[in-house]
Amino acid sequence: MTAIAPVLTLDRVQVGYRSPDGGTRVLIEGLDLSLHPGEIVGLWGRSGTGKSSLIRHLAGLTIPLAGRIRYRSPDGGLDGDLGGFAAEALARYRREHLGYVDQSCELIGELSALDNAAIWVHGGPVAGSPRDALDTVRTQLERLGLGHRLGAPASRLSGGEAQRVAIVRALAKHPHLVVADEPTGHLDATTAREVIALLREHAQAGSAILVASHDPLVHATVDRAVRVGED
Ligand SMILES: Nc1ncnc2c1ncn2[C@@H]1O[C@H](COP(=O)(O)OP(=O)(O)OP(=O)(O)O)[C@@H](O)[C@H]1O
Repeated sequence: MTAIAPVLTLDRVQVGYRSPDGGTRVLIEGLDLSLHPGEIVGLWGRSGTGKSSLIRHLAGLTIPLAGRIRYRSPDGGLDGDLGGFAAEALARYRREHLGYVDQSCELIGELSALDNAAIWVHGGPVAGSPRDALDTVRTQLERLGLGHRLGAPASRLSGGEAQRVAIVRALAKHPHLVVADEPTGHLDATTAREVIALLREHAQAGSAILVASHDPLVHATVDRAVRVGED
């Protein structure tokens, strides 16, 4: 039997940042990790240990102080170290391969909740017909309790409403890789369970998913967890 290749491989990744005075601050030392299609991996650690910083490295927004982050799409069409990707490959990684949910859930304030969630359907790579993709986005928003807010401008959404839109947006392109930073942080338990169920469905469809979270509901559902920092 052939083992399934990882989508993402971290090799001695040193998470941290460079300060304006030229110094460096290391948050996570030498992290090794592999993420495979079909699994949900938790990222645990106390507040301030560097989970969001790591997630930003994985999203290609910043590069680690040391080590390698290799992405390989299941079909091999995109393969390489994030730090070595040229602009075109990095843009493709973010646009076509990655579903990213950040803590701030930035939306386009002038657009409706539905148009924000469907932004990739309007302008990006969606398998199948755009109409079916839009129906799926609408159904997922309804499922997460936003049926009455589809037409509301994003600027008028609450934090929890915006978070749900950002989650649907990240999943709408059926990405090979999902990295989510506290995706249930603003949600009540019932809605959080729906979000977790949605993530599980995407994993079952073949996505590899990494979730940084302090939420016990998320902790109870992952396939395995990686802990960073001290207990
Ligand atoms: N570019 C930067 N400049 C200055 N400080 C930074 C920078 N990036 C991260 N930090 C600091 O590094 C620490 C780790 O931040 P990070 O957001 O990664 O932690 P976290 O584990 O995600 O925390 P939480 O669980 O509270 O979200 C924090 O003290 C943060 O202020």
